[in-house]
Amino acid sequence: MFDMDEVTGRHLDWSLFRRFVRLIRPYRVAAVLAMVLLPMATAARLVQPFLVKIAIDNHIVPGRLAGLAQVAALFLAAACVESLLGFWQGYLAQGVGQKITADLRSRGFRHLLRLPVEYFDHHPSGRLVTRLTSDVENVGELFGSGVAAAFGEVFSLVFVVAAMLWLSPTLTLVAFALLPLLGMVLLLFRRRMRQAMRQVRARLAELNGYLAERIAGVGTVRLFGQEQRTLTEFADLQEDYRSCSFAAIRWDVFLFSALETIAALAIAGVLWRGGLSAMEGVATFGTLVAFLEYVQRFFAPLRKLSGQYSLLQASNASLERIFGLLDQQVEAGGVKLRGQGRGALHFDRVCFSYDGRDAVLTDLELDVAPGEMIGIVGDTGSGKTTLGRLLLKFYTPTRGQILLDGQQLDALDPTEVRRRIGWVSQEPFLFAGTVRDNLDPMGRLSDAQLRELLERCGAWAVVEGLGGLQGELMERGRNLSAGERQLLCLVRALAADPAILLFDEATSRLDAATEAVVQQQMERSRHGRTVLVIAHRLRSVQRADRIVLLHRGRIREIGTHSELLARQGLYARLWRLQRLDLNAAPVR
Ligand SMILES: Nc1ncnc2c1ncn2[C@@H]1O[C@H](COP(=O)(O)OP(=O)(O)OP(=O)(O)O)[C@@H](O)[C@H]1O
Repeated sequence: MFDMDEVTGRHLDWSLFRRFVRLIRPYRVAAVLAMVLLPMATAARLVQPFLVKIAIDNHIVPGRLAGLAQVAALFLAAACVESLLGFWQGYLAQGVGQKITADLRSRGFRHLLRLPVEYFDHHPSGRLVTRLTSDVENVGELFGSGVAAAFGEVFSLVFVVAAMLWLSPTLTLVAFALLPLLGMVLLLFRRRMRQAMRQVRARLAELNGYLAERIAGVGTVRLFGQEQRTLTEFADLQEDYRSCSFAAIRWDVFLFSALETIAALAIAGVLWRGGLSAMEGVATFGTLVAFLEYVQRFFAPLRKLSGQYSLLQASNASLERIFGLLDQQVEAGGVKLRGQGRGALHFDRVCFSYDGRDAVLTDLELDVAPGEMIGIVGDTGSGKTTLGRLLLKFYTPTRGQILLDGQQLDALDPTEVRRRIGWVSQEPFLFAGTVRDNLDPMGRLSDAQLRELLERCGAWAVVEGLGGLQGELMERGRNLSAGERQLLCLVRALAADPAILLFDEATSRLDAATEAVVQQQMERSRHGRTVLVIAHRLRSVQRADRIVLLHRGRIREIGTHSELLARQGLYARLWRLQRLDLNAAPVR
């Protein structure tokens, strides 16, 4: 189900890497400068052993003090240049890394907002948050601490090998005798680390997904006394994550120790062979000291490169996941709606299934005239909400088509369609922020108009309690009751003044008095627009022009309230049941 988070086991992907390089393009000047400074800083570092050799061979061993101070000063200057260039290089490289992180996060979020609603059915929010946080950060680090640093280390290796060969080809052969072993170790490490890093990313996403869901549902966890079970499940996920991370660390430590051992063996070999050469007078003492220093500096970049390889693997897994997200097809655009739109709807043999197997709506045929009020009723799971979602273009019919004001919904721009439809969903959702921003996000109404609308809907008292239109709502409108939230969502839909109003159980959480006020307002706002009211309480749709009764995804009955009662069918039975006529037969 969560395909994107699974471990693909693919090799280091150069096509991903090429796409990563394209992210650097806007900052190429700083990036190139960082790359140029790196070899310069490395050269300043690697010239130091050579200066030590000159000091020993030309001054200390022959006892010639003249010029020694200059060599020491040169050494100091090289060290200072190294620090200074290192600072600027790090500053630029990390800066570019941070900018890439910010860009990628914005791009990812922008893309996420344009994905079809269906995508979110299969991708829990916690996992998506992981992609936009730690995955993005990994990728940002890839330049700052990965690519640029690796470039420096490779340069350093080339410089060191050249210096070693120049100083003594024989000692270089001795130092490199264990290179095949080193190659085998690196190969083994590379293979294991790749797998380990992918596992780490996938397990972290799983852990975050679980955390986000349980935090959102903490009340339910407590209600059913599921704290212990939740903790146990969390501990299992945590253990998976820990053991995968530990496996990665184990391979890191293994590589470090293996490199240390090989380096020690190489140094011992050089000491032995170089010591003999020095005694035989074949090599100078200074050459031996400088050579030993270079051998150490040969292994240091290898150690760092292996660390960068781990980072590269982590970033590769992250790149795979982020580009996977960016490659998701965004919601298709479409043509503009012609004319002002009067809210005419035609459902032409519409069929729909969420999973491609179980039909949720079948052969739905319905004509809605502009200005008509249609009640949609039916048992739980009969497809009422789904009908609304199709209208809002959150999903596309699997067969048949919907026409809005004579135009095929399929071909229309989803943003335009949604602008024409005011929707109050079953789960009223408000954002943290001011009441005003929530109720009129597009800034259509003046404060006075908004207040008037609130008063007409009986919602001004709620807003007044929050401190007026500038009052603050907490996350998801948590500082309001469910009914108050619903009331504000109703006002939000009306404030947009759409051609079609779609109320999905929009008054289910209101008390009788408030519902009566809202019903009145709905009646008033009917004029000049089409209204679809999805409801369980038949009383709420009693006054509709027509009522559609859905049963298992099909239209079972259609007509006015009195027509349907007269028909003595399912609607009539439901009506009697809701009037608490206990003699009514159960609905089947
Ligand atoms: N996102 C989804 N993914 C898969 N199946 C879904 C999804 N949403 C709804 N369904 C299924 O589609 C069917 C119809 O759901 P829908 O929400 O349209 O029913 P409803 O008539 O609005 O029910 P209720 O009166 O409970 O709100 C249900 O069987 C449900 O399991």
